[in-house]
Amino acid sequence: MSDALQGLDDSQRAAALARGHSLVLAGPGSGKTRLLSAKARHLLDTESAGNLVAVSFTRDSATELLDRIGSGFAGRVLAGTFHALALQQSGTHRKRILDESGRVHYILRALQSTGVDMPVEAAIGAIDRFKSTMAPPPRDGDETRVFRAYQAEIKKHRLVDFQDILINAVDGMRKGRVPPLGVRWMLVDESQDMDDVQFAWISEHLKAGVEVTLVADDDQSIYGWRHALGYAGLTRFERDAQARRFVLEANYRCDPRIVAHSQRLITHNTERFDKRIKAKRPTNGYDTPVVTHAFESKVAEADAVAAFLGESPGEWGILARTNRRLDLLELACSARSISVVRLGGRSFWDHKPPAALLAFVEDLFRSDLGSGIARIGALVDEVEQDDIQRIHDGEKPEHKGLRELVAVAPQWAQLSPQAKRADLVLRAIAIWSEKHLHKRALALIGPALLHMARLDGSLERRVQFIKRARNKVKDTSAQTLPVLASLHSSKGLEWERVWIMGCEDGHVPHVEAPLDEERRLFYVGLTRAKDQLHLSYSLDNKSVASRFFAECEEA
Ligand SMILES: Nc1ncnc2c1ncn2[C@@H]1O[C@H](COP(=O)(O)OP(=O)(O)OP(=O)(O)O)[C@@H](O)[C@H]1O
Repeated sequence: MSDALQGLDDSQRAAALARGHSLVLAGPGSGKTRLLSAKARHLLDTESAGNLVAVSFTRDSATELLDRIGSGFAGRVLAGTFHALALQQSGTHRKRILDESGRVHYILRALQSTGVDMPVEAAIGAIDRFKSTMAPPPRDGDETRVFRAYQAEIKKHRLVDFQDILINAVDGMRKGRVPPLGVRWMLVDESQDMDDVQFAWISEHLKAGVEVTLVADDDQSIYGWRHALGYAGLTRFERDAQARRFVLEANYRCDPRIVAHSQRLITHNTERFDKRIKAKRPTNGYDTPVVTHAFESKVAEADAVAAFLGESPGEWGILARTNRRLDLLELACSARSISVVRLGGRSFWDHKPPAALLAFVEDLFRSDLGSGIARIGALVDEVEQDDIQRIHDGEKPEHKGLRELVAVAPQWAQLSPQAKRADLVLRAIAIWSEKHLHKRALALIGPALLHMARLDGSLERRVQFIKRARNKVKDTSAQTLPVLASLHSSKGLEWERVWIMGCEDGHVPHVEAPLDEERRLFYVGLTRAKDQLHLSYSLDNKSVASRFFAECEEA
């Protein structure tokens, strides 16, 4: 047996040894990376001719795969994301690729030139949809007009957007203008996430004679909203390529009772490949590997989780459906001086409204009123930019809310240095905010003010305390700190203990999302836990526990 296959179990070995096109269905914790790197090394070891490409969805996983394949195959291994590989293929100069703000700029121009009255988000969504599904836009209609105007505009400036890179490569291969990658083998990771364009790109390589292996877990397909094909794409590949199917059913990560819990849930989905996931590791100490909690309110939930983290340190992943829910936890942890890491590095205080509030309060205790007032003033409902400029210019603004702010802020500034007046100032800011701020801004300013009110000392001390906590949130080098992550961004990660907050029905599953996909998302969350899983929900607004709780109990 080749060295490359050492350490693989029987199913992994069979998949690694297989030749011809194959579809490897691999459950959570089944060792996808181990299989992919072993298969790559085995092919390169046993065949003296031919190059291999490993395709991933993120630059990080491409790099990890390349590292695990290892050196020693000089010039024979290529690894990258679909887009990076297509870029190499078509030779598009990086300078010609539009960044996100450039794209929005040209979409706004297209809206203007066509006179179509449509929110920019809707136009972005329509353009994304036409491009990711490779579906020609309908012959007419507002979306089509905006799409055509946008394409014409960027073409005129000899630009391409991110999606065009891959579309152009597919189009070029179909027309014989762009050569397929010069490889003999293609291994694709996380293939459940491919959209129509990525599928077409793989298909062109199939036609060119490349031997393709897709590794995927249809049960972990959570990007349907980004047009990922999931199960449907995998069945299409299996049929088109006449691929052999392999199933990796061992789970090396989770306590057997967590495996059972998650399996009962996922079998409620019907459009999926049948798999019988088997736990491969022993149970680990905890009497109750799955614990559920109900709390009176979202704030009480965040406080309780923070208290638990304080008393029970260790490797924790705290997950939630939305980042808003994690914001509450970040604040509760900060109030208890518990350091946490926010995955993605974005602290609650980096959002525009809380950042503006901090700047404003800093201005108050420095008695240097100006930019802070303008920043918080910009959050006022129906405010005009000209009015904000008036504040900068030292003139009287026209908006009632801004006039009030400019009038009272100097009085607040006078009180601010006194520690015993700090709560009074915060209360006054809260009353003004409730009266004048935009609803979306208020949703963040409310918890921010509440947090500041719960701290001790002068406003200056409180702001410094918050800033210190915010810096720690970004320090990902400290591995043992609890990690706060959205369910989506937890994919591919694992912790000894996982706590999923906000499991109210309507939030998990989210009312606006397809039920099957929400079930897969929850499944991803459950299967991140090695030893213990905590699930919690709040009872406010007459909420009840997620229907998934019951599904986890019965098959
Ligand atoms: N044959 C094996 N024997 C022992 N341990 C294994 C084997 N294969 C994989 N593992 C271990 O299983 C764990 C899970 O592997 P990995 O993180 O690659 O899972 P995964 O398939 O990517 O899971 P997910 O899709 O849930 O993110 C790792 O710690 C890995 O070392």
